[in-house]
Amino acid sequence: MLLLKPKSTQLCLSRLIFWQNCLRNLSTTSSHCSGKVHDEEDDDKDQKFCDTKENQQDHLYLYKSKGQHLLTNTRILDAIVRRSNVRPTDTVLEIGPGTGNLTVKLLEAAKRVVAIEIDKRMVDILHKRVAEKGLQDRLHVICKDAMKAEFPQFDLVVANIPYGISSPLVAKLVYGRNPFRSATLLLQKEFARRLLAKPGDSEFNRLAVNVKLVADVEFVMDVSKREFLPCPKVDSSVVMIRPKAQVPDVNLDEWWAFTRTCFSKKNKTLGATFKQKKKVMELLKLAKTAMACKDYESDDDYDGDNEQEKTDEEDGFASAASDLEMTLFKEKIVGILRTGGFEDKRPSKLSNEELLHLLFLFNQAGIYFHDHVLAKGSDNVEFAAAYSS
Ligand SMILES: C[S@@+](CC[C@H](N)C(=O)[O-])C[C@H]1O[C@@H](n2cnc3c(N)ncnc32)[C@H](O)[C@@H]1O
Repeated sequence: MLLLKPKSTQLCLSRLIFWQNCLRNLSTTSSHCSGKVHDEEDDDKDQKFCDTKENQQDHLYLYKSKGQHLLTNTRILDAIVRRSNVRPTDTVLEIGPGTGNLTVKLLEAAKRVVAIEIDKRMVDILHKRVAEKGLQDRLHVICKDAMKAEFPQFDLVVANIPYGISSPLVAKLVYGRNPFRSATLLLQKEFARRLLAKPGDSEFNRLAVNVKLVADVEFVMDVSKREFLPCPKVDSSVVMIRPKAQVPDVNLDEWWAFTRTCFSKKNKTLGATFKQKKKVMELLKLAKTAMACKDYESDDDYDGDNEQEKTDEEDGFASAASDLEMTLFKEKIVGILRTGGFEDKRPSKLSNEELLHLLFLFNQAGIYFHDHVLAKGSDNVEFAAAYSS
């Protein structure tokens, strides 16, 4: 395990540099870094150890489960800030500031930094370190899980994020309510490659498709795992995500549910995916629900109290769908795929324009992917759902 002494932040920082140099030296003689960090399964045991007064004062443990790999190379930190194009009038949102290596540099460039950090120990170190530099008036720290925190207004995001929350965090940013200029994120290299992938690339998946709908992603630079303390198992890359000025006019719940279906087996043809009995049954049920919803909406006597009665009725109706009904509905689906030239295509090779066109063809024919009854009840989107596979 890695022990850092945060008695003074200066000492803490010099230790960080010392440790990194040690690790660098070690890594020249062996191909692996030797800095250790707590494994998730060790957390209980380690937490107890941490809880003793002496250890709380003397040591800072870095938890693998919280993605606590600190970026210590000043050249790289400077490059990240420079490439983020921070303006002196900007409010920057930083997720996971840790001990503040990036935060201090952001504070020097921006008007204000709002940092969201889950670990109270890190927050304490961060406050001390920023106060020592006299920059505390421009820093606001929210000690909370970034996935549960409400994001304030911000112009930019610049962050070395915990890799465990990469997917939901990117979704929360690009599908969130806050408009922003760009998000410069340090991500696990494989994850970054997926975000950057294009149709036909082996890494191209639903995540890339969903992000591309609303944002452009640009590669900034690779960062070796040796630049972190402690050294993680994987290399990293910095990418810049820029929300698009013009987003296609599509129902997002419908789009996410559609891409979930298409990419459920990303290397299968769409014909094979959509012909599965379970899928046909599910879509038939949704089509009936959508149809019934429209009928109810156009009915002057519509009464919300009938909602439960209606769904129960439809559930029974869909589950009792006859073989003939299923066959006809399957033919309808296949007909749409054929007409659009999609039956033999694989989703991982289609552009967003092609996918949007296919969704349009389905919807036009009364085939929907998202439950219209559920959609009525839910106030907002489930961000993480946009990325769950
Ligand atoms: C990869 S470290 C980056 C630290 C610092 N920015 C740096 O570059 O040295 C990730 C940081 O995110 C924090 N963190 C982990 N999970 C979090 C979450 N769900 N919400 C907010 N912060 C989180 C960790 O405690 C850690 O300080």
